[in-house]
Amino acid sequence: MPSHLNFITGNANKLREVKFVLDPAGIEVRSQSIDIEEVQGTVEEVTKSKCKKAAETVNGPVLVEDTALCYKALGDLPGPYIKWFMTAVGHDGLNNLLAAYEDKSAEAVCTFGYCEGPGQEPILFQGRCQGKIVPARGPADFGWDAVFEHNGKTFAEMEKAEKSAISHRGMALKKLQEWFNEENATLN
Ligand SMILES: O=c1nc[nH]c2c1ncn2[C@H]1C[C@H](O)[C@@H](COP(=O)(O)OP(=O)(O)OP(=O)(O)O)O1
Ligand SMILES: [Mg+2]
Repeated sequence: MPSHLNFITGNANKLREVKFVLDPAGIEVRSQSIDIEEVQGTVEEVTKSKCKKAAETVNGPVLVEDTALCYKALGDLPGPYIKWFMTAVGHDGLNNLLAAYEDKSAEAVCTFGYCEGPGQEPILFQGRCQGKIVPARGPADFGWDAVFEHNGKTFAEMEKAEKSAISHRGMALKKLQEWFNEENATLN
């Protein structure tokens, strides 16, 4: 039964979005910026492995999150490898990857993993958001936000609250919040 969450992430933008939703809900988010090694596999496998390694590293309960960007035309790739694609080819490259295809649709997938400690099995909370890949619009300060369009706006063109209400991360955080509140309700 967690009284707070220790979110292990090397990404300050993720942390900001998570705190934006959970702070007002009364869920305390502490954080340690540690880059955990990431394996290859499905989004679920990547998150589980990251979660187990984080729990071993801090020797206690941890929350981790892994984000994937899945292009329909590419059989769901880059998927969990989006970070390396983003770094290597940038916003233009993320568009050019789809030049040979009509279908520009993509799905953003956010998977949180919570683990009580070393040797414990992680619990997963997943959220998905449908969109399409477009030439960059809006501030370029968070990953691929500027090239992912949902309902006519890129994530980068949205206010924090607007993105949270419909995003992959927002959806996953709703599930996490429900679980956290249920877990803690059983304490009383
Ligand atoms: O809402 C988002 N809007 C735009 N871009 C995003 C978003 N969420 C993650 N991203 C980027 C960051 C990284 O380039 C990749 C996910 O990789 P991912 O391993 O999950 O993130 P990370 O390594 O930066 O942080 P962490 O230490 O939590 O693993 O997509
Ligand atoms: Mg990472």
